Amino acid sequence: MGNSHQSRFSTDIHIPYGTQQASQERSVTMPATKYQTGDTVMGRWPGSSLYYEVKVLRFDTRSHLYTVIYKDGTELELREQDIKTASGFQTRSRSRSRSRSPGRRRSRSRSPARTTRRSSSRTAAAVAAAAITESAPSTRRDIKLKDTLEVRLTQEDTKAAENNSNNKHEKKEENNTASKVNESEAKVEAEPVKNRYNLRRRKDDGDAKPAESQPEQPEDKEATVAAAPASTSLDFGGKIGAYFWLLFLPAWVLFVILQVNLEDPSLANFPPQLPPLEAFWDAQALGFVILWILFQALLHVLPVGKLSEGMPLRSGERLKYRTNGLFAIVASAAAVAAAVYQGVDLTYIHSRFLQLATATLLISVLLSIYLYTRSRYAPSDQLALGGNSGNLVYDFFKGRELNPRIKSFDLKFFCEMRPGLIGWCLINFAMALAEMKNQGLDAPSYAMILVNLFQLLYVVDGLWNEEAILTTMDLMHDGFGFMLAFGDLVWVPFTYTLQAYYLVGHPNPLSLPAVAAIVILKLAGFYIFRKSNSEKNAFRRNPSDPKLSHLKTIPTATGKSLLVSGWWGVVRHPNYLGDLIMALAWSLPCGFNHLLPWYYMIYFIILLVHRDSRDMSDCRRKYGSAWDKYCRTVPYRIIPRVY
Ligand SMILES: NC(=O)C1=CN([C@@H]2O[C@H](COP(=O)(O)OP(=O)(O)OC[C@H]3O[C@@H](n4cnc5c(N)ncnc54)[C@H](OP(=O)(O)O)[C@@H]3O)[C@@H](O)[C@H]2O)C=CC1
Ligand SMILES: CC(C)CCC[C@@H](C)[C@H]1CC=C2C3=C(CC[C@@]21C)[C@@]1(C)CC[C@H](O)C(C)(C)[C@@H]1CC3
Repeated sequence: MGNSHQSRFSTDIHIPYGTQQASQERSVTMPATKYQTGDTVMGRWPGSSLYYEVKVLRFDTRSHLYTVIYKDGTELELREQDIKTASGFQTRSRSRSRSRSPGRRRSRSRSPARTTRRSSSRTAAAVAAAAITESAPSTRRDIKLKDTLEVRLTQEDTKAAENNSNNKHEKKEENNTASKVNESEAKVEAEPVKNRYNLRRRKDDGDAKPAESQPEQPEDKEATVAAAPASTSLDFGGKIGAYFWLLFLPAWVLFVILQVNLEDPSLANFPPQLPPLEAFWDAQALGFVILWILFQALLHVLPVGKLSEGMPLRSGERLKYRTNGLFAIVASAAAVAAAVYQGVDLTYIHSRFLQLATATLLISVLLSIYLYTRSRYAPSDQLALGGNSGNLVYDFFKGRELNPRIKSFDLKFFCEMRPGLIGWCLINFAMALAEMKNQGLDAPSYAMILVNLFQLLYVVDGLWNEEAILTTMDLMHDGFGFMLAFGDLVWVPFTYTLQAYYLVGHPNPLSLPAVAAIVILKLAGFYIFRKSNSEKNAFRRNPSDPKLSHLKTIPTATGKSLLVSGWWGVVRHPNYLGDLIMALAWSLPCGFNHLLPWYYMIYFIILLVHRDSRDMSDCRRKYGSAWDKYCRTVPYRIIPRVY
């Protein structure tokens, strides 16, 4: 048992050889410290108030962290205050029921600080190590570990739990249905402590999934770039893939823009005739792009709207984000309306599309260079797990720093949610004007109206629910490098607008029944997309949300749980399903004469299938057997009974 848990756990935790060595070198001799190598003490389990028996392996004089080993073999780095001598503890209960009966899992105490944990599929340490309780003076309060053990919290713990999770446990108690076993998040929330833990992979570990040898959690804050965790499992085709994507993606954008301009943009006309090089460049276009980005940045920093908290980082810290996206798009619409009123001809965007795209590409490359350069100086605990392979090209592409910020200005959040996303709507609107101008219409065609409204709804919804982006893969896990900088600034506004661009030169009259059918499809997709995203976001933000109390969950080793009913019990990515249905509704108005307006649909299937598999590996690494269990319970990824 210990072994299987050990490997499950270790998948999350990897330390490159060099770093291990450095760490060992730094700690050969044990200075005058409170605990000595070989001491058996009680170590707090990350994100919880539970203490387990651990052995001290070494002390790092630089980080002042003790490396300890739990009984199941998990190694962690703990601060001195998270270690206690065994004498202050007493075992309250070591018996663990093997029964999976929900009734037996139910905890009985009514204490607000009480929490529960499922006895099976528990963390490596939770299972293998004996859970011990600390006997302490009167201020301590009982906490019950689901029919297994009972732990007493220190005064400090109790305060944290009260401050942070208030009545959550109580609520949970009331809602504790047969399937409800998701208490552990509350414990995580109960501990907003900075920089406390540093998970490490066991050196001799066999990996549950050797093909995906895993990135490690970062070293201490003072660690230099050289000591940063190395990414060994590379996606996007690895290093060679990175070269390919760096060249292919910009070329593809320019290619489709050239194609959509053709009267017959069919694959038969490949390759398109290349215009002279100077046709790509227009300094004025660059000026407009810079103005647009600065304008969006200004709107973003205005003290309007909510300050939302991101998900806890590995350090425990939660960053703040100004989520005023809705304000930004309304203000942008007002500014554009004022400009049009002043006589600005927005069809310029259509006629200078190629030049605008080239200028934005240049900006995204410069931004990526800046991001890569600054990431070299970033503390290693601020690097993403995955963009730190040591290969310049790969890391430049994938992005190294997780949340690059200039003061409180978060570059990744800003780029993902503002200039490109709002620019997408501006471009679509300009295309509607261009269509009217080119085709001599008094009003845009039905097809153009549908494409405009559908995509506007998508963007406005994204901005309305801006906080939800903080629980997506990009914000939580991906580094900010060329892929996202280019994706956000160039790819989104210049390829997601192709349907509208296509309709400017390729009219596709629609009957009213066709319009109605497409609208219904779009609304169905939107409903699935919104409901599922909101469900996950609400759950991640407050696992004890009474509105979610009917949902079944699976606890995981990290303290987070996984939803296994509701939308997330239908397929593993219900939000992708809704998004794909919407994508279909965006392409249908353009008809079937050419493949080009279907480009988004095709690209999106590839993107989401790849994202799903990336996410699967990440989640498997994070959640181990709990994830496997989720996959068994919810066997389909995106389309029920199909995929
Ligand atoms: N239009 C476009 O170009 C694109 C749109 N999108 C859309 O953006 C949205 C966000 O997508 P994306 O970030 O890829 O992925 P998700 O929003 O689906 O986020 C995936 C994360 O959700 C958590 N999770 C997974 N399963 C569960 C579960 N059962 N219970 C609770 N949490 C779970 C995991 O994170 P953890 O457990 O760490 O919290 C996982 O890493 C989607 O709607 C997608 O369609 C995405 C890409 C491109
Ligand atoms: C260049 C590469 C081939 C691909 C780059 C991918 C990016 C373009 C996308 C990755 C995730 C995205 C999301 C949105 C836009 C596209 C990118 C940046 C999103 C902001 C669109 C609006 C939605 O409502 C959303 C859910 C907020 C989306 C989040 C993910």
